[in-house]
Amino acid sequence: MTANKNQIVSFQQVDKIYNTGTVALSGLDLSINEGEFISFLGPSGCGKSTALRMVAGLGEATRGKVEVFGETPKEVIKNSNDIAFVFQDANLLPWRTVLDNVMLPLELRNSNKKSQKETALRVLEMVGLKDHVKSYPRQLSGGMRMRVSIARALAAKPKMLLMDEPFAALDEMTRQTLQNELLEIWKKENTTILFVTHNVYEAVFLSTKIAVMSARPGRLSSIIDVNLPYPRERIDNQFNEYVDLASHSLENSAIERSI
Ligand SMILES: Nc1ncnc2c1ncn2[C@@H]1O[C@H](COP(=O)(O)OP(=O)(O)OP(=O)(O)O)[C@@H](O)[C@H]1O
Repeated sequence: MTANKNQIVSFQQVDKIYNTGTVALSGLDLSINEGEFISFLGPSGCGKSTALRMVAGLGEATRGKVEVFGETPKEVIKNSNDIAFVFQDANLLPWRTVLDNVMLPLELRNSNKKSQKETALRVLEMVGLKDHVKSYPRQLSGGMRMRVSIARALAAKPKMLLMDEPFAALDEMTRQTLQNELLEIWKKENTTILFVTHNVYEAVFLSTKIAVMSARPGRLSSIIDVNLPYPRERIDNQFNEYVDLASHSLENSAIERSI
């Protein structure tokens, strides 16, 4: 694969076979450019999380290669704060306040206490939680807990944010609010986002590019460039055309697998 100047992630003919024998990914070839918002869209079990986890150095390719910023993901994680991960479950420490949860990764990195607090307050303000810094996770709604989790990921100023179905457990209204907020953060922080979802509408609303994956063994079925300006209208003809395109792509990938 020819290296592109702005390319920051590449999957090069990646197979992933777990030791149970499950083939989670087969021949995945994909490159991701700086500043992109790319969604991995596909049916359950097609290897979306496996692909995302590999970018974070959590699991290695059985064959082929994954590179991040031209290095192995493990090297990147070891040497920098360039990658942050947000999971479906907010994963907060119940005995720490909102502020202390967000400060945790900064404490682990030994920066000084005053600047840790300033940074944590800045990102909490960005996610609309500056009035809740002293609350504990149990006092927050699911949407607020997810905001804390996003703030914690942003605190170390990562170049890349990996998000594995972060809004899947939220109600539709909260999900839409957080989608809008995430797009604002993406623009403001100039970051690259890799986002896993089952939801076609979510993928079209958020992404510059959608990687549609087919069911096991997971492979790339198609790439859709979403050429719609931001902010996007959820109910408009062009939006619906992309929803149809992504839906058909998903259906076709399922049909291909069953033939
Ligand atoms: N640690 C593991 N050991 C063995 N098999 C695994 C492991 N992790 C995932 N798998 C299997 O690999 C396949 C792909 O899983 P993965 O979680 O990557 O898919 P996914 O597309 O993210 O699914 P979902 O949308 O349901 O979260 C599945 O069949 C899963 O059961």
